[in-house]
Amino acid sequence: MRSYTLTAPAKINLYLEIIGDRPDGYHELAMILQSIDLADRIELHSIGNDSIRVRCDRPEVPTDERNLAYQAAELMATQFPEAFSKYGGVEITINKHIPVAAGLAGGSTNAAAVLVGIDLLWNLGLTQSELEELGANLGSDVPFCVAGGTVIATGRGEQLSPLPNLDNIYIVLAKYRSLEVSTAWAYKTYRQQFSDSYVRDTANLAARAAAVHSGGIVKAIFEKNTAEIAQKLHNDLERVVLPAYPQVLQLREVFATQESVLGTMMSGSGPTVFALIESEQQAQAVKLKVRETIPDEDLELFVTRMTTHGIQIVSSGKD
Ligand SMILES: C[C@@](CO)(OP(=O)(O)O)[C@H](O)COP(=O)(O)OP(=O)(O)OC[C@H]1O[C@@H](n2ccc(N)nc2=O)[C@H](O)[C@@H]1O
Ligand SMILES: Nc1ncnc2c1ncn2[C@@H]1O[C@H](COP(=O)(O)OP(=O)(O)O)[C@@H](O)[C@H]1O
Repeated sequence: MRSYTLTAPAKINLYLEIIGDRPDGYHELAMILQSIDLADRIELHSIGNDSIRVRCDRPEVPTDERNLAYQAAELMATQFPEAFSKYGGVEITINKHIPVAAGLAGGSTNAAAVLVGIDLLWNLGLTQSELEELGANLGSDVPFCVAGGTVIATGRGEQLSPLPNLDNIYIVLAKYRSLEVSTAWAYKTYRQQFSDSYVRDTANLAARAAAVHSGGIVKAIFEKNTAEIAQKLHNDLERVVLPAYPQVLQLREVFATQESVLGTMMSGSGPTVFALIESEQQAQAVKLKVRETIPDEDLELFVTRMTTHGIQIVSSGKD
């Protein structure tokens, strides 16, 4: 039986603008997504029957069909029934390092790893864009998780254009373990409160998304100007999440008062807050300082950095 081990990195949102409503009920977005060096480890084993099994070292993560990794395997089995019956089922073991329900795309990146891994396990030879297209059926952030790096994402998040890779910027992540924000709630509340400012006609939607391509943060990314990137961070969902979750607002404020923090923002629908910092040493010092200021054991802090890659294969085997 064959096996693959892969790493599945988390993401942060350097930019998230909600442009309008879509006929499919989702929101039209303009985002800049960035892979970070905090990753789950996914093992895939062919098993000699037709079942899909998921195991995870975090009890709060469901291992049945609610798991995005399970859904990814099921999608591959439906799309490629001949390969499924030839190679048999898969057992997926997830080693979680990415905080769950954090705005860091933990589930989406696990699903992306399963797509990439099953493509290898079943010798399908799919291209990256075919894998991204499959991923879009599972969640808006899955195509990006297949691609990785630094990317502009438009549409509902699935239309990707690559940007020059960033990798030497350090990040401190802060998240309260017990705090979860529902992505659906965040978008729904935004719609209720701010839909007056939505762009209504399709031509303008596209024009607005195109404007982001030439906007300030993209220019700063092309110039690799870290201080300017940090100044131009933006996330519309903060407008609904910060007032509803004072702890998230407090993290933003504590980061903002640290001298070496170049910029701070909530990632995605939260509740993780990140800070961009020039060096690892400064990032470790910021982590210590935040811990001192908020000595709450419920608060998780990580030092990580931007990374240029998406899903990576660590090893393969035959048993
Ligand atoms: C907010 C973001 C920012 O990167 O990330 P997370 O905070 O989840 O990591 C994404 O837009 C989330 O992507 P993802 O988590 O894959 O979302 P999906 O499963 O597709 O959708 C979850 C729910 O969010 C809402 N949704 C999502 C994407 C979008 N463009 N418009 C929406 O309105 C819908 O209500 C949908 O039911
Ligand atoms: N493989 C997975 N890893 C983590 N969470 C998962 C997974 N599959 C499904 N979920 C569920 O998805 C929800 C969102 O988790 P996650 O993907 O980590 O967050 P986010 O979308 O905010 O980045 C959680 O409530 C969790 O139960």
